Amino acid sequence: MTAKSPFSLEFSDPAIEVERAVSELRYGRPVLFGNDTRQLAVLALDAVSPRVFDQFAETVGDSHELLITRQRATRLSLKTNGDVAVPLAGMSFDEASRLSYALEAKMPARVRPAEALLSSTAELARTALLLPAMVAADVTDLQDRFSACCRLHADRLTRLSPARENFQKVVETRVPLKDYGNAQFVVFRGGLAQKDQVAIIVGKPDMTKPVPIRIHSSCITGDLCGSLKCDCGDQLRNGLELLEQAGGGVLLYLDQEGRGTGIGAKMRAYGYQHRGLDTIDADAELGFAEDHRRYEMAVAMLRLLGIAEVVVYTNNPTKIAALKAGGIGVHARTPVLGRVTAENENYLRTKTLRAGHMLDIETLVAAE
Ligand SMILES: Nc1nc2c(ncn2[C@@H]2O[C@H](COP(=O)(O)OP(=O)(O)OP(=O)(O)O)[C@@H](O)[C@H]2O)c(=O)[nH]1
Ligand SMILES: [Zn+2]
Repeated sequence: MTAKSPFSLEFSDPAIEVERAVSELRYGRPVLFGNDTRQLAVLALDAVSPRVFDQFAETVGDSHELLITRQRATRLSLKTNGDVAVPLAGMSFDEASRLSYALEAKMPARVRPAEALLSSTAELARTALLLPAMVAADVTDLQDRFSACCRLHADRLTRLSPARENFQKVVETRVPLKDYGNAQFVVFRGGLAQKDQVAIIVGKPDMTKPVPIRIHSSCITGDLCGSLKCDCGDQLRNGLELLEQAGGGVLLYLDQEGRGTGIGAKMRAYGYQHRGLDTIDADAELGFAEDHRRYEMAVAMLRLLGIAEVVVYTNNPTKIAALKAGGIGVHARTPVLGRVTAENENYLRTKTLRAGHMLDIETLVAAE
């Protein structure tokens, strides 16, 4: 008789199972992903080595397919309302990579609509911060060939809300800032496959009134290095200044590089922007929708800070909607502006025209 592991209960949690599968995919290993009737063996093309790609093809007898999201398929001029699957038999790793993210790739003639099970593997890739280009094969009758691989039931993906909302405060420490005086840095841990998140409290916000807050998504290029391609660095500093001028407030600095796609995808998208695509089309070229950010962590952090009513500093209507959906009272919205530069003007226009950001772009351009 095998002794029951004392950890079995604790570790059979949907979020832990998803995090394990995501970690395997990031290391370029296959995962068995299925429901009660079908099993797919899946690999993330963005992380797999050419050698494992070839080994996988051989193991599944060349029955593998490539998932191409609706956004990518549309960029490749296929008229479709959903994701599609392309047979990979005879296709090399390089050819599959070109098909999944190169500019001006040609969509093969043989394409079929992707079923829900296959489509949902894109969510695994996005959680792993990998391109949603998944290699998959139906191995329902070949499962023993993948017995060494991590398994994940697809229904786990529908049971992740508790984990996404579950955060703990880890530490709170004073940090003296050159321009904004003493700030409190509060670190939070939790969520699904996420790094720690930080709240920066400047001044002394009056917690009995709606608290001035900014939700800021990380932008290594803009925040850290002053990139001229976006307005993030300006918005970070102007945001902190506005919060301080308001008598104190909280900036939530969220680990959401590249609108939730990760720095790798964002830099790939920059390459396409240098070739003339706007920020949304460049992301679509990689298979992404226009914005993959989620805001459960922002709501959880505010709650842990004892904040239920806010004045939010943003131009992004999605952030306001997410706060309201999470039960935070939004009393007012204040814009946060950055400088318009030759390099970021198109980016700001695209945010306004295609992503609904509340920016009066013509006035901003005229003011420069
Ligand atoms: N994918 C992608 N992400 C970008 C690009 N430029 C900036 N980003 C990311 O876009 C996000 C900008 O976030 P925020 O500063 O919170 O700004 P916002 O959504 O415009 O909203 P507000 O500033 O609050 O009005 C960050 O995640 C950046 O890393 C780009 O060209 N492509
Ligand atoms: Zn930026």
